[in-house]
Amino acid sequence: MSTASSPASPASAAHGEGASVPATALASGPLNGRVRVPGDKSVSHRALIFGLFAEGVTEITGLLEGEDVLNTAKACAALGAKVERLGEGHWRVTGVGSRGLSEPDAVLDFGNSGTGVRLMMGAVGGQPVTATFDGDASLRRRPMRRVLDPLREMGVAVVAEAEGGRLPLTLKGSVAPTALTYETPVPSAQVKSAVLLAGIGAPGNTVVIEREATRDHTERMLAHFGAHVSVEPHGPHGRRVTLEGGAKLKGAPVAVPADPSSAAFPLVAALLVPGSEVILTDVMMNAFRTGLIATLKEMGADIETLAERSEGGESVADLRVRHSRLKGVEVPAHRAPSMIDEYPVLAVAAAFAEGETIMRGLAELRVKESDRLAAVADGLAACGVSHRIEGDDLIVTGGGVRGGGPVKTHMDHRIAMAFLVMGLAAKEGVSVDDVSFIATSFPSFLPMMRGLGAEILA
Ligand SMILES: O=C(O)C1=C[C@@H](OP(=O)(O)O)[C@@H](O)[C@H](O)C1
Ligand SMILES: C=C(OP(=O)(O)O)C(=O)O
Repeated sequence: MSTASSPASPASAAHGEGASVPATALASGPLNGRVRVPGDKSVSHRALIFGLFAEGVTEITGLLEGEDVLNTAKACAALGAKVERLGEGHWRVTGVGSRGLSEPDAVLDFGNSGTGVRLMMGAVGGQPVTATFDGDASLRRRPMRRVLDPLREMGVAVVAEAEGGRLPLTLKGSVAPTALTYETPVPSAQVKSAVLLAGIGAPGNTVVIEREATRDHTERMLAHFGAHVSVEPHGPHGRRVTLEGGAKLKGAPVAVPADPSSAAFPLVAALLVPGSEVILTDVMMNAFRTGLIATLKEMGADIETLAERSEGGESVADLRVRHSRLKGVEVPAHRAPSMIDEYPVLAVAAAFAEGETIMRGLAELRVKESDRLAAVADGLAACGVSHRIEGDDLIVTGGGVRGGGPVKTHMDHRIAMAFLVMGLAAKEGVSVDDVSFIATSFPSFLPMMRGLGAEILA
């Protein structure tokens, strides 16, 4: 990979797994300012991977330069793309075309990133190459069978795998992948995307059926790069996606909007800290990503949508957020895919709300960078917040939050950021044991929060 400045090393190596960086967020005065959080992580991974597969040049602006995405960039380079960093967030990928992947000569290390590794397993699975995939201790614990099962049906050979279908594992891609109709057993955009990416090289139609619709960035990007893809509703909350095989992708420009999952942290902080008013610019408002905003508005949040517009094929808006008194609500299970990464920070908002907030259907939180259901519950307990888990539901009883900690973050960026946000509004502040993993998705989190007025000691 040729870069104007050198990218970070893989997350697993960078962290040395044990080099923890503790931090404390103190009860804060009002947060004020106008900020743009970094580019969307889902769109950034996909822009690079589609750039790899496309013929010609894909120019990307606003790319998230977090460790997760940098690891995907390295993998694209190892698979034959020319990947250049032209400036901050400005990258150029010269692709290899649909059948031109090179066999990598080293292990592809995806660090902490489920999206990077699962999407790339699909991409490689549809190509006649063999590659070994690995990641850090957190990623090695996460389930990969959800992707391996459909890929095997498409003709991909799993040459080696760790116990339980986990990383490290080696895949031998299929010379002629079988077109598959697959109903995903779990609501997962990563599984859907892996199957669709493998289906690019298949001769017939690849169909993915979801009972609960998940983020649609892969479908949108397939169309943007010239593939034929159609989407129909399926049942009350689902969708059926059909990709015509044999697509020849053509390089295309991608402008990455600000990540709503990162915006969630300053947004909730502004709601919780008295006197705050913050404007978040260019936030992606894709309907499959806005469950948190809908939920917070039901809780009474003052979130004003300014200047909603379409940019690079996505709806984006500036959001004006003011301190608000929140009340507890019930969040239905079918909303979970549209806010799956936002539950840790929603649980923090719920801790300050009047009454109970009931979050239903959170089984998928157990298989993220950490078991987020357990990590959130333990963090709430460490900060004196009353809560309970009933099956897959989390119920938080709000009130004055004592804070304290130290909260264990378990190699999970979202747990670290959520509890630092809690500390800004809690009586005693909140300490977390490790903020180093925040660099996977939101490397500018600490300076950006400090710029808004937050006091976070690290
Ligand atoms: O496709 C994606 O970009 C993502 C899908 C989600 O994971 P699942 O597919 O496992 O739900 C989400 O948690 C992750 O941060 C990004
Ligand atoms: C779950 C997440 O990411 P990934 O699955 O890509 O590791 C996340 O960013 O919250």
